[in-house]
Amino acid sequence: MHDTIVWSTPLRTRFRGLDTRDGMLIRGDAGWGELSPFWDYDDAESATWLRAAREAADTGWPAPVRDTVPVNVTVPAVEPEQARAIVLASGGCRTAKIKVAQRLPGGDVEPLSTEQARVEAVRSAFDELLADDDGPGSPSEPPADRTGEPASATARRPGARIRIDANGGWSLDEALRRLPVLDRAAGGDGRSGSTHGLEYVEQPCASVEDLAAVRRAQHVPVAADESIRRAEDPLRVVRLEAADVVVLKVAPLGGVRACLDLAEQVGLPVVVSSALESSVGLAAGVALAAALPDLPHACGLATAQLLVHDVVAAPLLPVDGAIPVRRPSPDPAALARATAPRDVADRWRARYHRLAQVLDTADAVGSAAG
Ligand SMILES: O=C(O)CCC(=O)C1=CC=C[C@@H](O)[C@@H]1C(=O)O
Ligand SMILES: [Mg+2]
Repeated sequence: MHDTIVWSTPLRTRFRGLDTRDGMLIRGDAGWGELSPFWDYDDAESATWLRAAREAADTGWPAPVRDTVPVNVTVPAVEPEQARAIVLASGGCRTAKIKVAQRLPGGDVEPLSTEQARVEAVRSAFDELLADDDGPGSPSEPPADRTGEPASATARRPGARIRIDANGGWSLDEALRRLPVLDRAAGGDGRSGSTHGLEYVEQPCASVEDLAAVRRAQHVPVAADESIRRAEDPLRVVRLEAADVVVLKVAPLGGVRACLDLAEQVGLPVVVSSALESSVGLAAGVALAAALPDLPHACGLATAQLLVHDVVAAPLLPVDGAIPVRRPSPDPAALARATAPRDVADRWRARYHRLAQVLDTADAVGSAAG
């Protein structure tokens, strides 16, 4: 039986339809792990998150091969002024990931003009930041496109990068109509400035077939996220040649070692991204990014910036656009600010016991099958 602590915090900006985030920390012989599947995930899907938390608590992680991890600033679906402010206050990030394809209250996807204004605001923030700056925190290597060459001429120059994430929210037609406009808004087609078109689009459409079609029909590289972490068969993305980049998240994929294995099987460039955890959970993502043999792109691990409270004294935040590789422990004063209301704590304890049962049963069946 592990020691456990439940935490809860408001978010600075609404993200993924959430205004608060909560989760459970579990302690074992190797340190603290985090269990924080979103509440809309059922027990079968959430049990994998417990596997990752147990790896952290009971085993620890493979040794790092680097001591900092370049990261993107995450820009939620906010108004342009706020998008700009988030980039300016990002701790030196020179890559931004912007959420697009948000659902409006009526259920429609936000208009292209709204997405375009958000991208332009981020680009103008980078223009301002990079006016006399040669881009600390840029990934050390330019991203490769599908020919193995840098993705665009701009990737060879120091500068800023803009990627967008649609969370599968566009139809194929919408993706093909919107991408050229958003690529231009990000400085595509050789317009002057600090950014030069989209670095990639993450999960433009829901299905793997549509990702492959987007990739065939236009030049912006495609990254697969949900098609990896929520798929029965993540390798379909590779078989269908549906992505240029894969996004790996430690918790939904069952741990750092599981992700390292998957990265090897996939054989595509990897971006490690968070699941909006506290800094205890983020440390697992940082450990994965630190252990990957190649890390050609900035990672999506700067999301402690989205939390009002964290559970550690010094959250895993970027400095000069990179997060130092370390593993912070929960801190009593920080935990006092991130205390969960009693009903939330009770729900997490009940969920933890259910997930432990699901996982133990699955492991027993697995070992009986040999
Ligand atoms: O990649 C990032 O910049 C931050 C992490 C991030 O975007 C996400 C975290 C948690 C849930 C996801 O909906 C979302 C994503 O889709 O990548
Ligand atoms: Mg994503």
